[in-house]
Formats: sequence, C-alpha cells, structure tokens
Amino acid sequence: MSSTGKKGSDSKIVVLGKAGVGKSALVVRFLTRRFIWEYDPTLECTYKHHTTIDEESVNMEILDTAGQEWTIQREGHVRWADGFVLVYAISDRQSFEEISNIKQNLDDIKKTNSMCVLVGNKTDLCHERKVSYMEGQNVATDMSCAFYETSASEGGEEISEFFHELHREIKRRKQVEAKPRRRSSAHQVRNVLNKMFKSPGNKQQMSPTSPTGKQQVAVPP
Ligand SMILES: Nc1nc2c(ncn2[C@@H]2O[C@H](COP(=O)(O)OP(=O)(O)OP(=O)(O)O)[C@@H](O)[C@H]2O)c(=O)[nH]1
Repeated sequence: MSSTGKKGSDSKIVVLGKAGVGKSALVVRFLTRRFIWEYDPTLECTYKHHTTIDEESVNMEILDTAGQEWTIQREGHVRWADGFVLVYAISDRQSFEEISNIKQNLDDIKKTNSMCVLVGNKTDLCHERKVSYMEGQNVATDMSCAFYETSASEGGEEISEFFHELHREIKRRKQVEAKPRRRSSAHQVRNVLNKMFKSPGNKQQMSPTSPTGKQQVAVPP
C-alpha cells in the first residue's frame, strides 16, 4: 500500500478508436505529461500505472490498442477490461461514425452496457473540425457515458480527468456487483408464510384448509 492513501480498487482500461485518432498520444500524455509526435502505429502496449484517486492508492492497467481491427485477440482484450476509453478525432468524421459500432461490439461481447468514456481528440485542429461538440455530447448521452473533448498535443487537465472518472465509474459498478443480491420475491413470500404458520397464534386464522382439511396455501418453491 502506498503512503499516499488507503488501498482503492484497481482498474483495467482499454483505449479504442480508429487508427490515427491519437490513442497512443493520449495514453502517453496521461502517463508522462509529454507529447510525442510519432508512435509506431502497429505497437500494442499495456502500461501499469500507480496513482492516487480520491485519496486512494490505485493501480491502473491501460492497454493502448493499435488501429481498430476486430480479432479474436481483441475480443480477449475486451473481456479482460473493466472499462473503455473510446477515442475519435474531431477532425475525422469517419472516426466519429465508427464509435457506435465499436460500442455495439463491446456491449455484445460484455453482454451488458459496457463502461466507457467518449473522447473527441485533436481540438487544437479546430479549423479542421468535422464533428461538433453537440454531436459528441449526444452520442455520449445515447451511450450513457461521460464525454470530453481534448487535445493530446496541448495536454489539458481533462486527460487525467477522463481516466480518473472512468476509474470511479468502474469502482462504483464493482461495488454494486459485489453487494449481495436481493432475494427473489417468491423466496420472501415463502419466508413470511412460513413464519406465520409456525406462530401458534396465527396458525388457525391464516392457514386456509380444503374441505378435506388439508392445507391449501401454495408456498412458492
Ligand atoms: N494535431 C494533433 N495531432 C495529434 C494529436 N494527438 C495525436 N496526434 C497525431 O496523430 C497521429 C496519430 O497519433 P497516434 O497517437 O499514433 O494515434 P493512434 O490512434 O494511437 O494510432 P494507431 O496506433 O495507428 O491506432 C500522430 O501523428 C500524432 O502526432 C492531437 O491532439 N493534435
């Protein structure tokens, strides 16, 4: 455990989006606060990052994918992940249009509404903008996820914010899933009826009988 705070939950994050939208640039900016103009486009890399979020010591694993091809290996990555950063470039309309397909693939593989943040990168190229802020916001609303615009090259605070926010969402969902599930209503009804029939005072009143004298209350299995 780190001296910076109590141990929090860990998270595994995959960064997805069309080739060239700036996935590697965003990850490297988040991890090192630096911007490097060129990365090996075929390189797929997992980074282990230790940080503090909300005064908790946290381990993040971040997988920076290369391009967007769906392979068996990619499906494995999706199953491995707790949450996803979906990236498009505001200067590349096609990269934005591909986001819904990516999200659909994730939900199909995860068999649930997968935890995501949507990120429109390259806001420094505003003179080449092909996707408005509102369009990004609307798609994020449809996907029930948070939305950010940013520039990996300029490096605003929002880059840390969306990684941290995704971590918080992952943590919230893990907490909900860890809670014991409520018993079914049939189970609850059976318990109530059992208690009533075991109580000597209630037995005569609450236990309907058939003409043959046999108890007829159907207690759910
Ligand atoms: N102007 C500008 N260029 C950016 C920004 N982010 C990334 N780039 C450039 O976009 C190109 C692609 O960046 P990458 O980070 O390699 O993109 P990627 O999505 O990881 O690409 P693949 O690995 O091929 O999937 C590089 O030339 C980057 O320098 C940004 O915020 N603004």
